[in-house]
Amino acid sequence: MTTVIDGKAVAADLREKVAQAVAKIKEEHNVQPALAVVLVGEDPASQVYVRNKHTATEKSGMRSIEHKLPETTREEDVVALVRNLNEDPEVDGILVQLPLPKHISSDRVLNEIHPDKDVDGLTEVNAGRLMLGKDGLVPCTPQGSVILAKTVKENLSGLKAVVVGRSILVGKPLAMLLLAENCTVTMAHSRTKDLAAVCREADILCAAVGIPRLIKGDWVKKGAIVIDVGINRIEEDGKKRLVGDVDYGAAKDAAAAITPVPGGVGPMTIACLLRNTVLAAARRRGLGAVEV
Ligand SMILES: NC(=O)C1=CN([C@@H]2O[C@H](COP(=O)(O)OP(=O)(O)OC[C@H]3O[C@@H](n4cnc5c(N)ncnc54)[C@H](OP(=O)(O)O)[C@@H]3O)[C@@H](O)[C@H]2O)C=CC1
Ligand SMILES: Nc1nc(=O)c2c([nH]1)NC[C@@H]1CN(c3ccc(C(=O)N[C@@H](CCC(=O)O)C(=O)O)cc3)C=[N+]21
Repeated sequence: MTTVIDGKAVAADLREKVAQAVAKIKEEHNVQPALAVVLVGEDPASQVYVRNKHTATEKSGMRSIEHKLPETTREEDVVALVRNLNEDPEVDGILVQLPLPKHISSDRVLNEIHPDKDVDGLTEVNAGRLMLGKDGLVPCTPQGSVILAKTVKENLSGLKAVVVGRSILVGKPLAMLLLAENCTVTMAHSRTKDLAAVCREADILCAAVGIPRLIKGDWVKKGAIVIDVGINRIEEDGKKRLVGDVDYGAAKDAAAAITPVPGGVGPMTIACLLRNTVLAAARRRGLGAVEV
């Protein structure tokens, strides 16, 4: 029987742990951690994510601060906002929702975020720390993906992991985290030759591409753990649907365990964001170690 990994349930557990840590910080230090989210433009999907993050942040007992700026905002003004948030002692975490409008350099804006408040883990400092195996803030989606894989098999050491996709947001940091778990990691991307054959080698197959059902059922090795990061909105039989990068119906038969879309990695991204925010608050404010 294939295990369908319940990302919603694992995320709910993690959010509960975060809420407990937040309550403890409030009681012992009279501090309420705060997350600031910056959204530029009106992309409908981004608006949904930002709303979900806002609700989840408040439910965990933290303060959520939203900055919604019009599509036409100048790069300088986004940078100025980030600098203000860096200086604000009440703000523990800063997330700039991607993608930014084309006229704004996300590289420039992201690197303005103070590394200690970079709850997305996307600044050069935190990416470097991850590469070097040092403590830092780790990108949320990759963190959530590894947590889900470990619900199936606690020790991933020695397993062959294939990560399809090499973005800064997901693929690259996910590969680094799996390496830190002592997996033998292959990074596949758009130039990879014979992707099917590469995938068939994987004990852990992670897809972070953005192409609906790119990964076919017969690319999945029998008994593999499949982590589907993809979130694709498609229209099928006249209905709007959310599907992953994996052909779920076919892959499910071969896999030992698989994450569904929705209800897999997506909810973990938000739970890990909350986790990073409480960790950032504790570190930055010198509140001692928190268990989450
Ligand atoms: N569940 C969640 O919480 C999250 C989900 N996502 C979803 O994950 C997916 C990936 O996101 P993101 O990493 O930001 O996407 P990007 O577009 O930044 O990166 C896509 C990657 O896929 C690779 N790729 C493109 N086409 C192919 C192909 N035919 N074969 C193999 N590799 C290919 C690209 O290769 P190359 O580098 O060569 O161009 C690139 O590395 C999207 O569906 C996104 O919506 C994203 C963030 C969070
Ligand atoms: N700076 C930045 N950091 C991000 O982490 C980031 C970003 N920008 N831009 C966009 C992507 C995408 N992303 C998701 C978050 C939650 C769900 C999620 O909760 N998904 C639900 C379903 C949601 C729905 O129904 O649309 C699920 O999969 O079950 C999905 C995707 C974070 N991203």
